[in-house]
Amino acid sequence: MTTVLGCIADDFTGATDLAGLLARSGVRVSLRIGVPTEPPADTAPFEVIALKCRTAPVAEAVADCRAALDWLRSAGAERFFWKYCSTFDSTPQGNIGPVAEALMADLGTVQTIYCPAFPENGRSVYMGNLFVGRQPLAESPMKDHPLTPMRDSNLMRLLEPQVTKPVGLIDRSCVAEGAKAVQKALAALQTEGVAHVVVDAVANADLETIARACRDMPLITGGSALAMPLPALYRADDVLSSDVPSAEVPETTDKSILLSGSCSAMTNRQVARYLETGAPALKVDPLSLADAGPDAALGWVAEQDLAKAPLVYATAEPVEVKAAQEKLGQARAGALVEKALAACAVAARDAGARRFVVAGGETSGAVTQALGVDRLEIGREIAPGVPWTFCDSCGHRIALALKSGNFGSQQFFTEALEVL
Ligand SMILES: Nc1ncnc2c1ncn2[C@@H]1O[C@H](COP(=O)(O)OP(=O)(O)O)[C@@H](O)[C@H]1O
Ligand SMILES: O=C(O)[C@@H](O)C(=O)COP(=O)(O)O
Repeated sequence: MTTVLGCIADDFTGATDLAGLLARSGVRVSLRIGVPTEPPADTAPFEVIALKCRTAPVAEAVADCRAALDWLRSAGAERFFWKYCSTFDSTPQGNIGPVAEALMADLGTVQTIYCPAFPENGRSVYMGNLFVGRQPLAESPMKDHPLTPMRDSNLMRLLEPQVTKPVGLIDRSCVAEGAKAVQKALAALQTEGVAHVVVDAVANADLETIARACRDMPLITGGSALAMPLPALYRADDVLSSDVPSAEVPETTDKSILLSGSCSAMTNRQVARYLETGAPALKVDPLSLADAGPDAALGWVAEQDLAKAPLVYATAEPVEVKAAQEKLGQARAGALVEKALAACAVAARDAGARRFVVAGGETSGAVTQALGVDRLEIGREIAPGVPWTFCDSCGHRIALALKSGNFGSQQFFTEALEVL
């Protein structure tokens, strides 16, 4: 089937988030891990390519995204969605802006929009400023993110150093006037040469208006929630047939492993709550991993009764993360943890685990790659933006839940196991 919307996500939890919200419409969504090496086959109307390029060097991120764009174009897509984090995770170098500019150049388009709002998860954009719940982004726990600490809340200021062309804003008062007003404002900004337009949204109704106004743009950029209205709009436009069935959910055994490499405030609470249930758990930390490697953790996993859903976690409070980073450097501390948790995932799979719950975007990328997964089907949502997914790993059918650091309720780990 021809692909209607080709999506590129900058991390793996972001990709499952986007795929899960698109799948709410009942339409089939296919998620590929990395750019497929084979030409498109068995394509879905919504194709999502998950990359691990949020914190990659700019040139590498741009090259990966351009390759993803080429593949999606060869699948027949003419509209594209660049998905980044609802907390706009990036550095002054990128990669949100440089990738958007590269995709715009390849598509021959002169304007795109930026809207990371995800109201169901408390992310809203007002006057170009991003809020996490009631806090401005830079005052939220995102200020202490281990890899992309967000120290400004203003999306225009965050984007400007990342791009070469002018940045503008369509604010909430315009969005409240409806899709035609948004289209008019975009056209006016375009005559002024504004290529990058941040758009305010504080509620799903705003996202619906923006999606309606922008549904035929060659490139839309944003958080997952902005894509949610698109399937219904494409159906109404007759671009998408109305009876595309979603994937069937396979059975898996209850042998499980939980792996947490996210250090977000929410994941810290979720780990604490899971520990209170008395489930078996092991904490790993980058300093011990640097000294002794992952053997102790692998030995622990080998001894576990996987029916009890053991948890291996590196999740720590900001002060502990900072101490490890000061000794090892930010990248090495992160890589040691990611590698160890990925090795635990493989060991657990080889010991019979068929359900994997992973917390953290980078962590999910490392685990999924180590499991040798190349394609995910999307199943039931556990929490907004976190669906169960199903795939093959080394000849076994497995279920994977990839949780964004910030998503899910405090009982997320228990809920995930109950939902399946
Ligand atoms: N105790 C720790 N000290 C330093 N870095 C850590 C620690 N625990 C995890 N990390 C690293 O922090 C990063 C967290 O990023 P990620 O997995 O994307 O989580 P999130 O979804 O919360 O952003 C990963 O690279 C992980 O390996
Ligand atoms: O948009 C979001 O918030 C998520 O989909 C996302 O990108 C998750 O990233 P991490 O918080 O790094 O898991």
